[in-house]
Amino acid sequence: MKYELSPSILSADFARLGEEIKAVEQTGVNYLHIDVMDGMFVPSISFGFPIIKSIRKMSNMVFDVHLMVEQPERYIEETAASGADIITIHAEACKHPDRAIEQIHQLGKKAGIALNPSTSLHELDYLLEKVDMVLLMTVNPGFGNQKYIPYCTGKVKELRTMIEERGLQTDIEVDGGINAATIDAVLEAGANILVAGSAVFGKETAKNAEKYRKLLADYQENHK
Ligand SMILES: O=C(CO)[C@H](O)[C@H](O)COP(=O)(O)O
Repeated sequence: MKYELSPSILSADFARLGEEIKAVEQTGVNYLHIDVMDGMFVPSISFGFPIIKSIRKMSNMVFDVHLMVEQPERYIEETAASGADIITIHAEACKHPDRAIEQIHQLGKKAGIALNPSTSLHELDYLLEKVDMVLLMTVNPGFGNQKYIPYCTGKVKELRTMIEERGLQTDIEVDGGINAATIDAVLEAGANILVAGSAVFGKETAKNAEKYRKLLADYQENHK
C-alpha cells in the first residue's frame, strides 16, 4: 500500500500561498489537499476555482480536492477543469452519489466519497466498489486545527476490514486533527492517506512536511 501525506492548504498563509505550496512540494510530498467550503454544508467559506486554477499552474502535485459543498454534482465539471486529480464528494451532501461518482470517472479523475464522523459506514454498502478513496472525517468538517475525535479510530479499522473482505485496494484518507499525537493510531487502524493542515503549515512548513513525509515513507518501508 502507498502512504501519502496530503497537506491541507486551509492552514496555509494565503498571502504566501505559492511559497507555502512550493515548500511542501520541494520536500517530495506528492499530494495537496484542497478544501472547497460553501458556507452551507459546512459553516465556513474557504475559496473556489480561481484559486485552484492559479495554483495548478505552479504545482505538479496530486490535487486532492475535497468538496465540502451541498449538491457537489453542480461543481464536478468545474472542479475537474480547474485541475483536480481526485474529486471527493460528501455522501451527506449528495442525493445521487452513484451518478456523481460516475461523472467524476467519466472526466478522467479519481473519485472519493467522504463521510462525517457520525455517518455510518453503511453509506458505503453499494458504493465501495465504485470509489478510489474513502475520506473519513476525523473532526466535524469546517475548520482547521480541531481535536481528533477518538471514536474515529475504530471506524477506520472497521472500514479497512470491510475493504479487505471485499478484496479491494481502496485508499482510506483521514482528515482532521492528524498530528504527532494521532498519526500512529490512524496508521495502525488502516488509513494510508493522511491530511494534515495545522501540523504542517505554519512557521516551519518545510520542516514539518519533511518530518511527516519521512515518517510515512518509513512506515511504508516497514509494512511491505
Ligand atoms: O477538512 C478540514 C477541516 O474541515 C481540513 O482538511 C483541515 O484543514 C484539517 O486541518 P487540521 O489538520 O488542522 O485538523
